[in-house]
This record gives sequence, structure tokens and C-alpha cells, in this order.
Amino acid sequence: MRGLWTTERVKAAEERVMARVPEGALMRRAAFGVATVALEVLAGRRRVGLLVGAGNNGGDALWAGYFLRRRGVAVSAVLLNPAKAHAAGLAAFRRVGGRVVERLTGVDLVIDGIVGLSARGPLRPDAAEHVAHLDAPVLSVDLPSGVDPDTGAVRGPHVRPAVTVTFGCLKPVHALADCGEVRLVDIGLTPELAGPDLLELEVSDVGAAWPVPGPTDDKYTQGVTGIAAGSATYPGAAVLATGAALLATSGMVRYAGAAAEGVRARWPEAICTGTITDAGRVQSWVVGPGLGTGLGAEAVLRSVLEVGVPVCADADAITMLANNPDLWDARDPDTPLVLTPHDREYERLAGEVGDDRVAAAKRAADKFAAVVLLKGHTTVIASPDGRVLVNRARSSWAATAGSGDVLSGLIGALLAAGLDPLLAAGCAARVHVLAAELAADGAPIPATSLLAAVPDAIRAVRPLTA
Ligand SMILES: NC(=O)C1=CN([C@@H]2O[C@H](COP(=O)(O)OP(=O)(O)OC[C@H]3O[C@@H](n4cnc5c(N)ncnc54)[C@H](O)[C@@H]3O)[C@@H](O)[C@H]2O)[C@@H](O)CC1
Ligand SMILES: [K+]
Repeated sequence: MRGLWTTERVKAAEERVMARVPEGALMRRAAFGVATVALEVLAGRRRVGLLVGAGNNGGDALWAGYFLRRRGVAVSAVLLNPAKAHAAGLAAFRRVGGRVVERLTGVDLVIDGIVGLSARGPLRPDAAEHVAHLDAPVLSVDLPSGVDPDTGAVRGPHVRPAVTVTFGCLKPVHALADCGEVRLVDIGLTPELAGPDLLELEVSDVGAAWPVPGPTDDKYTQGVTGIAAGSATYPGAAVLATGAALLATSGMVRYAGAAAEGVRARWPEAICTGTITDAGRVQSWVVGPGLGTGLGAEAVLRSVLEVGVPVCADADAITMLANNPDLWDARDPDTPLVLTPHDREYERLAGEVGDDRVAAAKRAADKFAAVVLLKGHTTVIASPDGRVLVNRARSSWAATAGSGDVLSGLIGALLAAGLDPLLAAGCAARVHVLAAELAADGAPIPATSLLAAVPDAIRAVRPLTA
């Protein structure tokens, strides 16, 4: 797992490191890392431009310019606030023949040292003007200027880098916004950092957690997933969610609802019944996709919540919980619940999402004592125990009708297999976007194709030796 730390924590850790190293040492180490990556990106080309702001982020850029000059690179710099440019960095830059210019022209790479960890809000007009006219790839120092370091929110003009070089540890922006390729330079911060604020699952974590049958397993020991989804009007949601649960693990899947006939026709291996009471024992329920929000659907949701097994509540189940808070009474608060809202469903449940998606997910997790998976290009998953996972997709091919039904089926199967609910949601989200990428391969896909790629996605995350 990769950790990400908020700016407040990073700054406190930096202060502790700075107290025991010579003045300027940390900045030079950071800047040397920037220069090293810049040389790699330049791949033999030799003209670099710096955009230098008023803070230490600009200082990093000037020192990087100094190191690049010493390697024979032609470096010019625009000082956005000449009076406040980092004095030692500027002096060093000038000493080795760095040029201060009014505008960057004819460069092969731009280093964005406009603002870093201390800035909030979009680029100011003068910086935005320079950025708008760039025609070379950009390397951002620490983070793309104009993007919020803690929330990744973009509220106006900002930098879109090809690569971001950050220092000491990853910050939330690196998982929540587009930073291009992210490179981490060690500046000795690790010993000063306690547990991270956010976590990102790596492929190996997902592979290690994914349930695999052992020699003593049978169809029951791997978990039976119940699917309470679909309706006469929307049988498709039931077919997709049931299929996802079937493909996720080797456990059994029971379907209960009005779409039994359609589900049976597509998935003969699923045990299909008309009602929850006839469904038999399960180790988890998925409830909501295509279920409708009428009185019958409410009764289904209430029965599922009363069973006392982990539940993944999606789509119409979320709307019903939002519209009729009495339904919460059916739930035993100790039984794991995973809610999977998109922004509009979140709004119905817990008010506006706002710019800070991590805070929003945490708020709802707290309020409902549930794992909340807030869907988006970056999926944020918050647990009521305070842990937060983020999962950034590399593409948006999963944003298609029916895709959410597949996700809830995957989560349900992992819950039935006994995974920790946060991990179940995180692993499912990761395999889901990977399946979308594999299926799409550069062209739009329907959810059935995403579903069909789930086995390939699982193969791709599983360790080769297992
Ligand atoms: N503190 C440390 O130990 C280290 C800091 N480093 C660098 O220092 C950076 C943080 O430096 P600072 O705290 O000086 O802050 P920044 O470099 O983020 O800049 C803050 C300055 O930008 C101005 N500003 C704020 N919002 C703005 C906006 N939207 N548009 C334009 N200007 C804006 C403010 O007036 C302030 O002067 C890090 O991101 C990193 O690049 C590195 O050198 C590593 C070590
Ligand atoms: K920057």
C-alpha cells in the first residue's frame, strides 16, 4: 500500500528534519532530484525554462536550474514576483549563467515552480497567462500549480504536467488529481512521518487479498453472495450484478427478485428465487441496482438489512435510505454496510459533496457507520474507523451505464468471502477499473464487455506464483 500525507502533516515533518540539517540542504536535495528527472525527460535536448513563483517552490525550481546549468543545459527563468523570488536560489542560478527573461520561448521543457504546498486556489492571472502559452511539456515541482494540494480540486487555470517530482512522501493531490507521471525524491522525511492520512492499494495488495480457493474449500466455504437487484422493468442490473459476483470468486451466488427468469437464462449456475425469504443462507447481500424505490423494494431492503450479514447497498437502495430514514432502523449497526453512491446519490444521502471528496466520504462514513465508496474518476473509500483508500483510474471507460451494477456485484462477492469491508470495496474498485481498461483498449465499451473482462483483470492483479 502506498501512503499519502496531508500538507499539514508534511510541513510539520519537514520542520523537524530542517531543525537538524544545515540551512538550505533540504531544498538543494529536492532540487537535485528535480534536475535529475528533468535530464531524463530532456533525453539529450538542452533548453529548459523555469516558471518561478514567490515561495520555496520557486526556490526549488531555481536550484534545479542551477544544477541543470552545471550540466551544460541552457536555462532561462521567468520570475513571477521578482522582489520575492528565493534569494539564495536566484543568486546561485545567476552565478552559473542562468538567464532571467520576460517570457519563455523555444524551450524543450518547462519546470513549474509557480506554487507548491502552501498555495490554494487557481493560478493568478499573470501565471495563468504564461502557462496558457506554453508549447513544451511541463515538469511540476511538488505538484501542479493551481491544483489544491489536499483535495486535488481544480477551480480555474492550472498546470497540466507530463511529470510531477515530489519530495519526501506523496500528498493527496498525487492520487486525487492529474499530475502526469509522479516521481518521488527521498529527502529524509520518512522517519518523521507517522501513519498516512490516505492509502492507495497497489496491484500486489489487491492480488494478495483476492480470495482463491484452497484444497479444502467447497462452494459454501468461499462465501455465498445474495443479489437482491433488478425488477421486471430493469432486469439488466440483476444480470450484471449476479454475473460480477459469479466471476469474482468461486463461491455460490443466490439471486432473489423479479428478474429471476432473465438471470437464470444468462447465468444457469446462479440459484434463482423470487423472494429473499426463499433465497436460503448467504454471507452477504448486494441490494439496490435496478430494484426500484416503491413499497415492494423498500420491503426487500428492510429484509436484507435485518439478516445480519454484510450488505453492499447501491443505487435505488441508497435513494430509499435517503428518502426514508426509518429504513436505517432495520440495520444492526455492527453489521458491515458498504454504500456506493455517485455524487447525486451522495447528495440525497448526506448533502453536497463539495470540493473535498475525501472529507465528504469521511463525513458520510461517520454519519452512517458504514464504508462509503464515493464513485468518480478517483474513487474515494472511507471507513468509519478513519481509514481512507483512494483509487485513481487511468481512463474513464468505466463511466458507462450498468458499470455500477458490476461494481456492486464484485463488492458483494468479496464481502461474502470475508474480506474487511474497506478492503473489499478497494479491491473491487481496482479490479473494476482495470477490467474497463482491458475491455476498452482504446474504444468505448458497454458494461457487458467490462463484466466479461473481470477474469482477465483478476489474473492481472494476482501474483504469478500464487
Ligand atoms: N519546507 C521544506 O522543508 C521544503 C519545501 N520545499 C518546497 O517548498 C514548497 C512550499 O513552499 P512555500 O511554503 O514557500 O509555499 P509555495 O511555494 O507553495 O508558495 C507560497 C507563495 O505563493 C503565493 N501564492 C499563494 N497562492 C497562490 C496562487 N494561487 N497563485 C500564485 N501565488 C500564490 C503566496 O503569496 C506565497 O508567497 C513545497 O511545495 C516544495 O516545493 C522543498 O524545497 C523541500 C523542502
Ligand atoms: K508547482
